[in-house]
Amino acid sequence: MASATFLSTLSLANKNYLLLTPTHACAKGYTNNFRVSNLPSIVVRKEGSVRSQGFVAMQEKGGSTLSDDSRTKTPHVLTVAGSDSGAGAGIQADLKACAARGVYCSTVITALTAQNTIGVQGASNVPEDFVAQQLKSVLSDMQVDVVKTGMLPSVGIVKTLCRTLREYPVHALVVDPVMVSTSGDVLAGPSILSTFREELLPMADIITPNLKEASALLNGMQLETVDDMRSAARLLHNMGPKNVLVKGGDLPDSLDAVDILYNGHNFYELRSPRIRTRNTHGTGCSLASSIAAEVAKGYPMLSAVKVAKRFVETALDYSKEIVIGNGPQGPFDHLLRLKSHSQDCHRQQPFDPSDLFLYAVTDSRMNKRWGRSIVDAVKAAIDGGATIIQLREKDAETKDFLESAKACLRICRLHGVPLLINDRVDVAIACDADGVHVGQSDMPACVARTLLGPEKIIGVSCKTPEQAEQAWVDGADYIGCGGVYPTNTKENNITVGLNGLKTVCMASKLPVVAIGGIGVSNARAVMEIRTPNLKGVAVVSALFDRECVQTETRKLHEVLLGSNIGST
Ligand SMILES: Cc1ncc(COP(=O)(O)OP(=O)(O)O)c(N)n1
Ligand SMILES: Cc1ncsc1CCOP(=O)(O)O
Ligand SMILES: [Mg+2]
Repeated sequence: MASATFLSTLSLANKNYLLLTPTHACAKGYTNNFRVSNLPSIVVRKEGSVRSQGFVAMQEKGGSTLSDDSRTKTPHVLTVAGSDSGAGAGIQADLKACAARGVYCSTVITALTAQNTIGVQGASNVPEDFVAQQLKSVLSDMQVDVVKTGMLPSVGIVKTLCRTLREYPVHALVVDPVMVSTSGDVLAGPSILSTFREELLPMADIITPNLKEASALLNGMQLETVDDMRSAARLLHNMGPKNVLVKGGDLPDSLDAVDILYNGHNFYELRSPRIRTRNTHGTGCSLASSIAAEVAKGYPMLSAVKVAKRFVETALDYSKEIVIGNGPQGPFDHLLRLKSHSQDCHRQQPFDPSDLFLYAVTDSRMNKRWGRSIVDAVKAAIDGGATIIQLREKDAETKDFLESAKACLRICRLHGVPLLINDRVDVAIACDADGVHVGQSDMPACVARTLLGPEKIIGVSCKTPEQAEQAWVDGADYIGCGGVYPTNTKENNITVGLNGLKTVCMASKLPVVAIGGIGVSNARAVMEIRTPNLKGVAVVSALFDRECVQTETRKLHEVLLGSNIGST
């Protein structure tokens, strides 16, 4: 990484920039780490283009205006690689890895491959001049931080890439010297090796060969031990890249996955338990892309490699059992979302406001008092007709709460009843509950939404029209309004009464459930305020501070059906 000498500051649109000369910034013809000061930096190149990271200021060739863009810079990786029709490796893996790591990824496609989990059935190179055109389109416009290379199938394409990178320097270059696919098919022939050695490797910030690729680059050197990998890393480093990561995934007789990182000064042995899975297709591409993503975010190389390796391992471990394709090497799941859930444990439906009809909210103290577990309480409420369950376990230890939540979730899924967690977004995530309920002093709903994603149900407690409006803005699905009547269940809770409930309902764009002091004696009166978005009642003590939860729930269900409101 380049160390820059402070030259002077330049004021552009009231912002100070640190000026770097080409000599500081363009070691070997392309720029290195711009993060040398808290000031956003500008690198002035001889040709006249001006680039920065953190802020962007571009001077078009031949033009003279500097346009200051003060928006936060989005980390950006450009992958230059081949397409894999099976989407396990290549461009498709790079896109998924970058998405998972939270950076933008643009793509220059060098070849199309007809490929699946069995092998590569065909390949067709993209013409060199069209690779050049794609490179120019992206690099001239899109403020790429890091270029990552994969399948570079011809000498001409390698040379085109090197030439273009000299013309459009980027912050860092990650080279995955792809030569052979996981299925053993050749993706870049031996004729390319000398161009790799002479042109591409000297430009690289890191190269990430596996044992076969390292051996090919070193004229067939035998690599069988960790010591061999160290020797290979040193020899490859002599070819010019700043860092060499020799991946030992194929090392015989090793229980661990061992990689060696060498930066010219130190060796780092990165060890992790080997993950036994058939779903390893695309690990090399994904690792290199993840390294590129972390470097694009500004992390130093050692941290980038460690984080990337851990990410790939986590995804491989998660994907151990997924089944895609019939061949020996399946793809893995970068976004950790594809694991098949059996029918009965995956919620099928999106949120339906009529689920708020009879909303049962548990209470650990009450259940303890009556000598039943949370799971028994939930089961009884569902048997009595509860249409949604909230676990409100204020006194539970986190570990116990999580275990109970998992058990309750199994029951709820069996009956198609959504299960929400009160307050604890972490517990909801950990057990994959259907959503959360948060109050005004809990985690803001917009933050919960970011953590939980678009499908989960989020409810927010509101006592005023302003809070109801905010809940809608924050992406909540419903609001809970109360206490409608005085209650002993929640201390110091202001009672809003039926009038307060009506005011909030009329202002709310979201469906509403009423809560607080509601039971069989007054549920009908609540529903009779007759605002169309009042969908039901949420109840704690009238269900759970009773001897028989099922009976009480059934009685309330009948009252609500009798009121004939809210159930549609
Ligand atoms: C459906 C429903 N409405 C309101 C509340 C109250 O939530 P909050 O204000 O966060 O208070 P606690 O329940 O956390 O004490 C609720 N739980 N459910
Ligand atoms: C959690 C909560 N939020 C407002 S009132 C209340 C308590 C409701 O309990 P109960 O149904 O026993 O009155
Ligand atoms: Mg709360």
